[in-house]
Amino acid sequence: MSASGLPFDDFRELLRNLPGPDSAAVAAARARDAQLTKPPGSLGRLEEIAFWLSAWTGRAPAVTRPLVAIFAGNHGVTAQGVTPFPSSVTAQMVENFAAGGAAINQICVAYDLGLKVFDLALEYPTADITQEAALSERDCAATMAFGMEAVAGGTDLLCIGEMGIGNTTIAAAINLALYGGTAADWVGPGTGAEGEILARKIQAVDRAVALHRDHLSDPLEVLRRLGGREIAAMAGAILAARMQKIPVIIDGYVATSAAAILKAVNPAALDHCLIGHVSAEPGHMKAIDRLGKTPLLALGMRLGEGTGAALAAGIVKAAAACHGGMATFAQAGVSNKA
Ligand SMILES: Cc1cc2ncn([C@H]3O[C@H](COP(=O)(O)O)[C@@H](O)[C@H]3O)c2cc1C
Ligand SMILES: O=C(O)c1cccnc1
Repeated sequence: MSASGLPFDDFRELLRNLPGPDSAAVAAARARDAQLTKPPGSLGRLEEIAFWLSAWTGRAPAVTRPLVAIFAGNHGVTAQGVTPFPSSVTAQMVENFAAGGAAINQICVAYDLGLKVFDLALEYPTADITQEAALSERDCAATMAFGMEAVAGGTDLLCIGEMGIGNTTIAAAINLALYGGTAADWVGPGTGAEGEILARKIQAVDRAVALHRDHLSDPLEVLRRLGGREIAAMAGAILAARMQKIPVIIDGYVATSAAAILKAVNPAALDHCLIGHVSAEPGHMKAIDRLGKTPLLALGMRLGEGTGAALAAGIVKAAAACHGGMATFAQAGVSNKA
């Protein structure tokens, strides 16, 4: 913690001084791309992805240790009846991840991705955001720091995912606080809320943002008042990846809300991130637009767990493989004259 005082100060400082892209590495990748046995530009966005890898790793495009990190947390706002599933499902799904039985496990096997699951004090849900702040500043900062540590084990492509019953309500509240509009603009079904549950969800988001409205001009206050442990940890992990030259793929509606906090502090904070997938959650495309991003995939999924990011990691791996593995015109004896 900084000598000067409040726990958030270190994060404010980090976010003010983010490293930029490596332009020499990008120039080298562009030069190689121009030599590869294909018409210029014919790999479309795959070429841009290869350059993006170079920009944020400072090296030739390569993905050798991709990792999906799932952060799990529980939410006091579930007391408002905002989700069809009980909070106990969060811990049960963490067990399921460990046993290899979840959707994300199968995608990781299919695409050869590492998987780590971090559960964040599941037995201590955050406070109900319709009644008080989700977290204290100290707790929120400690959880961000935990998220930063989580990626220290080494990876060269980090996929950010989450598990936390109630957290689509949290994501909607964060988006309403950051971007305005009405609660109905940002609330969607999540795991399947409809009818009375959906109505309570909209009401809960409205009440939470109204309760905290005098404190929401500071994005880190949005995070601690309206967020959750897995949201804070995802924000920390995305930030740590930037410092450690690790490109990031962000998952669905919930992971995007954690990323949005960082972007609200520093507009360049997500330059090392791709959005893997646009969720079927209705607010997700609007939220992605606010970040100025274009998602790689649109598969109609609305799951979380890092599934959309993990599927996009397959594309990023392929982009790096093309860049690194293709022959040049000279090597293959292919004529590059029209
Ligand atoms: C069995 C099951 C597996 C999941 N895997 C991800 N989620 C997803 O759904 C939850 C958010 O939706 P809501 O806000 O409606 O509760 C999060 O845990 C998210 O990761 C799941 C949800 C369930 C029920
Ligand atoms: O898009 C997501 O992140 C999402 C959607 C529904 C449920 N959980 C997560």
